[in-house]
Amino acid sequence: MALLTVNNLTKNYDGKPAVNEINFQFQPGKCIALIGPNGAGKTTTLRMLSGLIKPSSGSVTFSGMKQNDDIRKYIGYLPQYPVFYAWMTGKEFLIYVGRLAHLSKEEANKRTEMLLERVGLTEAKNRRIGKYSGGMKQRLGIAQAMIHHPKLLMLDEPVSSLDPIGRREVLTLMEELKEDMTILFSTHILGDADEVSDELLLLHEGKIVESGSMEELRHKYQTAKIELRFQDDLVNYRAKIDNLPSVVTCSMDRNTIHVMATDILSARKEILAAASKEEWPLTSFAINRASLEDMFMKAVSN
Ligand SMILES: Nc1ncnc2c1ncn2[C@@H]1O[C@H](COP(=O)(O)OP(=O)(O)OP(=O)(O)O)[C@@H](O)[C@H]1O
Repeated sequence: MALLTVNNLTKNYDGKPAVNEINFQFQPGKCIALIGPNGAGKTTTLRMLSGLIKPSSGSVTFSGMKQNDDIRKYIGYLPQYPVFYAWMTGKEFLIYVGRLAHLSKEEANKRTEMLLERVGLTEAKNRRIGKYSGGMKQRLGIAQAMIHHPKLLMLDEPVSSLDPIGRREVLTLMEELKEDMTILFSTHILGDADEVSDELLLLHEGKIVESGSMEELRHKYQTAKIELRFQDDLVNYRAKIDNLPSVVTCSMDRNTIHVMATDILSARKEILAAASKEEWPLTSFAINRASLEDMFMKAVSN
């Protein structure tokens, strides 16, 4: 049975939908990544699920949830920009949060020690939070979200503001936690989703444009792509390639143009014909397997 079921969930701001009739459900024990570019509606979705904002329409149901139950009982939430009292120690902060969650003094103490251990902060527990690194603060934030034994842990962009060391700390912790927790986290970094999640929900302009297990999606989008390198003037060649009939998407990074096509062989023919006719200064031409990023580009361009 699904742990969480979301039905036609919508949030309008000033008459415009930030999240537009989304539907999904997931099973307990999974780690799900909510992926989307900036402004796709990830934070709005998580805030509705956690009960922080009211949907304009639609519903969120937890398995075992009774009528008029407060959904916050079931969910632990780490916001994108968590706020801590810098003058408190990590331990004091967790006890404080535990008391706010109605734990007895004894329970709050016990749970705090357990969670400090779980997120690897036992040694730093008596240090002021103001002295913690970014990664330590996020780990404390995750402990805070778990204080009341939630069934689902929701993390909004848990690693996007961290340096590489902090990112590694938090991703490793998520890998460990997903062994015994259901986790839903948002990110716009596909590599992070690829690394820790079992399932993806791809959000674009407030709608879910793709979803499924990593395996299913890899299979579905398993396709080849063409990568081209030029001496210079990439923008000009990108525009030309984009106009070829078989080309579906054409993206560009510093020195490479990535081409996805309905039929890779036709695209190869068209590109090479144009390159030969117009004597393009190509330095490399390769056909490779598409990455998760290419899948994303293809899904949002449909
Ligand atoms: N309180 C608000 N009032 C008006 N518009 C809002 C409000 N909150 C969000 N929006 C708009 O809703 C859309 C979705 O925003 P949201 O923050 O959910 O996206 P996001 O995917 O989390 O983006 P980011 O990665 O930048 O955090 C955006 O266009 C945003 O400007």
